[in-house]
Amino acid sequence: MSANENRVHLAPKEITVSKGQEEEPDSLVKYFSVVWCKPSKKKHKKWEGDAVLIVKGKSFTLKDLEGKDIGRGIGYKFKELEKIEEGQTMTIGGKEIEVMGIISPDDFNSGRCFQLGGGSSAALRSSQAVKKCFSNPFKSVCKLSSKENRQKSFQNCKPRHDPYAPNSLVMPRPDNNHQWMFSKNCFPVVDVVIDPHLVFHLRPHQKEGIIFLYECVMGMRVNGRCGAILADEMGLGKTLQCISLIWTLQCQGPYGGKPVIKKTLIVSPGSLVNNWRKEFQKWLGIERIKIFTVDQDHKVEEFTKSPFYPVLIISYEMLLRSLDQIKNIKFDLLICDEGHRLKNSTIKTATALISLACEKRIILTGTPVQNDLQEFFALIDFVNPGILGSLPSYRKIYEEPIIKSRQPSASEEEKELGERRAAELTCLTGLFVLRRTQEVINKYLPPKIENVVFCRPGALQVELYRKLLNSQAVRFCLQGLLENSSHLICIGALKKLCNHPCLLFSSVKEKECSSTWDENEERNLYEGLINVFPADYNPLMFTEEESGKLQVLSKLLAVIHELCPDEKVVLVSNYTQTLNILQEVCKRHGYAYTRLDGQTQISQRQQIVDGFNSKYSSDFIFLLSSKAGGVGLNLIGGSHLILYDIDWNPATDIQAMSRVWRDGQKHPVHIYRLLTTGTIEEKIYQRQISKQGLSGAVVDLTKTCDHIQFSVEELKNLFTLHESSHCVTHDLLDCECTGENHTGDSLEKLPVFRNCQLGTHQQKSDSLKPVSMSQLKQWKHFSGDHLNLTDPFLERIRENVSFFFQNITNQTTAI
Ligand SMILES: Nc1ncnc2c1ncn2[C@@H]1O[C@H](COP(=O)(O)OP(=O)(O)OP(=O)(O)O)[C@@H](O)[C@H]1O
Ligand SMILES: [Mg+2]
Repeated sequence: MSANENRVHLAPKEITVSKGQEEEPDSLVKYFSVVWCKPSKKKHKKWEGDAVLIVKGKSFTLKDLEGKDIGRGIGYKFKELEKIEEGQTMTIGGKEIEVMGIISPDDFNSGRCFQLGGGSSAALRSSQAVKKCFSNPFKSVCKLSSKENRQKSFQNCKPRHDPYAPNSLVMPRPDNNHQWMFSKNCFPVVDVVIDPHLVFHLRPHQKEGIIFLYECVMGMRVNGRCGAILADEMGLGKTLQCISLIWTLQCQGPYGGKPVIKKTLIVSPGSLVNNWRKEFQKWLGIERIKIFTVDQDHKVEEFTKSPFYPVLIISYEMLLRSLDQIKNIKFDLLICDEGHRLKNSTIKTATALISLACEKRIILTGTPVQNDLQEFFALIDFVNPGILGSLPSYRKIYEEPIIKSRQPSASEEEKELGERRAAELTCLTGLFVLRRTQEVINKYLPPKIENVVFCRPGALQVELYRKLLNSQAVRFCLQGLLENSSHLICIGALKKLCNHPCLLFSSVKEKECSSTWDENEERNLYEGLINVFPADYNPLMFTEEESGKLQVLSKLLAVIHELCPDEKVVLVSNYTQTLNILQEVCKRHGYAYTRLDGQTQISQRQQIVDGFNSKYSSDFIFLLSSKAGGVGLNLIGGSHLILYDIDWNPATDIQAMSRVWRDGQKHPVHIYRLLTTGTIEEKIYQRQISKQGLSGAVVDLTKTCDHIQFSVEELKNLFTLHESSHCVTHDLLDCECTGENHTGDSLEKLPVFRNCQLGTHQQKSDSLKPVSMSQLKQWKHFSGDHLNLTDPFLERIRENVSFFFQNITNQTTAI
């Protein structure tokens, strides 16, 4: 089975705003692996099992792993079924599901996707079973038992690199206890020294990180435990730290200099498999270490047969398919990149990985891990099985008291108990969890100029917006009269309108032709809307003037192109249809572009990224769907990043922004976040930067708008258009300025707090968090009318902009 075949085959990308093109050919069938449970409002879903979701046109079938139908439905909105992607949760056929991955038609037809004997067996997994595989970490590779062999080795017991050379990076020596436990053959202790070739490039935090990882996997931090979680923020070079560790353990060891590991398994999202290979090459060249990446032409069998490859890199999807072969290989080190996906131990991927008998396990993640106590348990238990006891006892001992102590109604006693338990938990897990924030790397990066740009809506947008707000659907929502999720339809329509009225036009037209139109609540929302559009309106002939943001975008691209002809732009939207419009704008203006979205073949992704990053590339624009595949990408070829739309989840936007401002970036980075003034986009932004948005749960990329509960009061606010304000967000800041180039409050910079379930003692500044309201007040801000900035980019777009916020990081090296 090839990686290519694992993709959903969809129609070629074109502008899909016209009615005809929106329709799904009936013959197209898509398959997804999912987990399901009964619908509940609980934050922590207790998934009841794995299943296969089959989507055909507007209908679906849900099958359990024994192939039995456990749900069916027909007459679904094609749009909803069309955009299903990994990580999405939804309620269909009376079951709540989370999509875990895409299944190829071949895997479905062959029945392979039903294998693995039901992923939910993980729920029954006992930590004890895994514990059994604990053993002397050296047993597999230090088997020298005979006297002669030992003596021979003693003579060669010299460090591989000079530990006394200037700038050498030497790993801590094992203490007596460790020697007693692990050096049964009484080998002499030899210094383990990181290859100077690597040390030359390492940043100070990376050196510390390598020592940390070394101590963890050697069982020097927690007796007999060899797991670690490296949760450094995005872009800190977790890959290089791991490569340094692998290369070191591959060639060296503290006892007699014997290598500690022979084979390493790296599991990563499909889009990053080739990035890993490239990073190995970048830091170690092609000679030192041979890397095997699994793809359609390179199967696991080949790796098994060849003695030359110490490292196997495979995607999570491919791992599931090749699990039987992988299980037969003895791996000494397991690295799970973007490993927060293992936070749910009952899903198939986690079950598969847990079943591997490798005790040196590292999870890499850019997402803070402590925000959710149950997910935290799953990650900790994965790297160091059983260290927190069983799940029920963990719940009783840690989770319940900690959560209770955070309730407003908690008694003093409960508060104290909760805090003590949280401290204990932090102390225990802190030994093998490391997180550093982006601040450690800022000084190596060029300046970052971040702009929040409030764009005036176009006349047609305003008229349509008013009409939508006056619709029966919105009024019913505000009276709490409609179905549970109908507010989401209203929100969706308003967001589309903000991006471009033609998107709304297409939805209305599509609904008119739909057979289920009569029963559809969208009917109430769209009633009379079409009359607001000009009679001969053609969505394919959309104009830039019809959308405030598009007008700003178009001018922004023109000025970047003119003033920085060597620089490139990453243009981000969360919606494929919006990307289609942006792509059309590129075409109209003759800008060379490339595009990566959920439909891009995994095997092509790295090629597209490399092409864009290359200095020889003629691409001016990288069109990126941030939700589908933005995670972990390095897009340092671009130095301007424009977020065309805003997501409820600040983590999605922050993920996207981190793609360009990272190590290797040569130019000052300009970030533009476009918001339509006075509309729902401002409200979403306010939510991101207010307390609600800052709560732990939303830093998780898998959380979507569907997870948010809105009160009627909140909906009222959401469904209000502020036509006379330059910037509602500024109005809310209690700022005394009137928008005339305010340089921000002179207060000392407030610390950014991470709202972490483990309590306040853990809180450090965390740049993964969005700015807060009070921080925003400190940003330079000014209305479009008062602009007297030297910023040539903003100068050019001011005509369509009602307000700006701007913040510059690393100004010392400023432009
Ligand atoms: N010491 C260094 N010197 C120069 N470049 C570096 C260094 N360390 C890492 N890099 C580069 O920085 C970029 C980001 O590194 P990497 O992809 O490992 O980040 P990450 O921590 O995995 O981030 P994410 O969480 O987004 O995946 C890469 O292009 C990498 O080659
Ligand atoms: Mg990474």
